[in-house]
Amino acid sequence: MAKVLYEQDIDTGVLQAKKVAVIGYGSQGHAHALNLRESGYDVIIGVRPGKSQKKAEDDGFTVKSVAEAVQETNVMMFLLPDELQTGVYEKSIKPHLKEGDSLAFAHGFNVHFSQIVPPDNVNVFMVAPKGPGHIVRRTYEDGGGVPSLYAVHQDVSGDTRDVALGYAQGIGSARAGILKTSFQEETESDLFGEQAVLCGGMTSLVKAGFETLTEAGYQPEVAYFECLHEMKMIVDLMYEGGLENVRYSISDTAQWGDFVSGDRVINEETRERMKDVLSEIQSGEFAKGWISENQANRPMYNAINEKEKNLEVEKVGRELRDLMPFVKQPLQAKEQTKQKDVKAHVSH
Ligand SMILES: NC(=O)C1=CN([C@@H]2O[C@H](COP(=O)(O)OP(=O)(O)OC[C@H]3O[C@@H](n4cnc5c(N)ncnc54)[C@H](OP(=O)(O)O)[C@@H]3O)[C@@H](O)[C@H]2O)C=CC1
Ligand SMILES: CC[C@](O)(C(C)=O)C(=O)O
Ligand SMILES: [Mg+2]
Ligand SMILES: [Mg+2]
Repeated sequence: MAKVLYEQDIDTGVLQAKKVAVIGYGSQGHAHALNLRESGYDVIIGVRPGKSQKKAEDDGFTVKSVAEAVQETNVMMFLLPDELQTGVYEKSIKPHLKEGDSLAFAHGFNVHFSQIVPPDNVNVFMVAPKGPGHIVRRTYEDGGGVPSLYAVHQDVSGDTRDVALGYAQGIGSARAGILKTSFQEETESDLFGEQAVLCGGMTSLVKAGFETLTEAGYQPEVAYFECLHEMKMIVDLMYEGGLENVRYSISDTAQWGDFVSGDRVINEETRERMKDVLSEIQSGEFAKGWISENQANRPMYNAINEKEKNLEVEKVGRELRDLMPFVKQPLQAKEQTKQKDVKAHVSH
């Protein structure tokens, strides 16, 4: 088994002696910054003027421009959307990097696909949490953590592994497990996981199941509860105790159905398509397509995004969730409520 690192394996003093800039205050940015600060590290935020700047200030951070944050710190974690990182790096980071600084990433895309080539005189590492930013924060607040992968790409100072491990500890990952990887392995496995299983695979499975039932005349509400709402409960069981735990809790009828039907739906052909997806990631074809989609201002991304919002599974889901107040509010709605609360507070 690979060596998984926990609290006792980490010398937190190395990062504690340095100053960290979290660049970006979005999904991962806010979680890293808040968790690091509560773990005892010295953190400032680098962002452009606007929404994130306000949010980071409200959370009590010293907030600077990206360029100033790079000038004032030794460790910079780059948490902007992957497709925007190159432009911001060239304009606001590269000119201000000092010899021996550490430039860090939470995903290897831009380094692995050579969109960002840091100078030889800086350290380059990655701490990639295996979970969404809001869950990195929520889990930490609940006393747990999300596992992370770490990798060292350049080590000019000799202490980059310790800096990376301190960082991973600071965001809470030493509570869950920290595993060594390379930029290549993280980039390819992360892109594959999100496309084939966690995001693309799962949303397509839900849509296909929902539409199979509704096209056969079943009520959309029944199809929603069956194929989307209950998915969380089954995934929670899997998270807590693997496939075995799901099978412990479900009926024997369901388990027999799982055995005789699961592999007919996700079959050899599906596995061949998964291999195609992986090959396109490995060859750089996916990265090339994503970069040119952004250069063209995202025509396909925007069109598909609009179409997906209007799917019947989404419409019926919105109505049903409104009737289940105990189901947590979507994160976006929560943030809007928070902004309204802040405004109301300010106007009084
Ligand atoms: N999302 C996730 O859970 C995960 C992400 N990662 C990786 O983490 C990194 C960050 O991703 P994520 O957290 O999703 O990013 P977000 O999309 O949440 O980042 C938004 C942040 O970037 C800022 N920003 C956007 N555009 C610009 C710009 N042109 N100039 C300056 N700042 C800008 C936003 O500021 P403003 O408010 O002003 O727009 C905001 O602070 C990526 O490398 C990603 O692959 C890794 C694991 C999981
Ligand atoms: C699964 C999507 C992810 O890789 C993540 C949350 O880990 C991402 O890029 O957002
Ligand atoms: Mg991921
Ligand atoms: Mg990802």
